Amino acid sequence: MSEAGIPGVVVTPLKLVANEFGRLMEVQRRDDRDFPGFGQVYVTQSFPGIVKAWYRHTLQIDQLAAITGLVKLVLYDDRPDSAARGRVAEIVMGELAPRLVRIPPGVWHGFKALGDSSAFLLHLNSEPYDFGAPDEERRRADDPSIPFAW
Ligand SMILES: Cc1cn([C@H]2C[C@H](O)[C@@H](COP(=O)(O)OP(=O)(O)O[C@H]3O[C@H](C)C(=O)[C@H](O)[C@H]3O)O2)c(=O)[nH]c1=O
Repeated sequence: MSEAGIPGVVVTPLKLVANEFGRLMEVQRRDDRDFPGFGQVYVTQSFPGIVKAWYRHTLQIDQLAAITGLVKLVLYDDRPDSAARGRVAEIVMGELAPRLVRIPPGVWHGFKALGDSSAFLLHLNSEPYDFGAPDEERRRADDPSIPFAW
């Protein structure tokens, strides 16, 4: 199980160092315990109030950290073999709550930028994006098969 109550989901608080010059936030090292491997890194921006949902991957492990703003990340586990099948977990993260969230394959996920400003997310994916056959299944944000209302 995990902090989110969904097997394979790991929520890691991130260390923030602030000094008179600015700040530094540690995110990940290859010698971290359970380092899932590296595929690619990219940054996305979510405008305030925008919902990006739902996504699911077959092979890819996602790791997300909101580096500016604040987002609500929602996870839905409908993996047939999961002890938490049917569980929905909500995680608030961002500047005010620095954390890295690891999402295993098979878990639906989506997020919404909270407050009045954009949120910038850092994505650390275990696999590089395959333009010909993206490992990305999508459902609409209001898909009735997922028991969560944004
Ligand atoms: C990953 C990637 C995407 N793209 C293109 C493909 C699309 O035309 C456009 C947006 O991609 P996507 O719809 O995947 O982006 P988001 O809707 O922000 O979703 C992202 O964040 C959620 C949480 C996920 O789980 C997705 O896998 C992840 O890609 O950028 C590229 O050109 N290069 C790339 O490396």
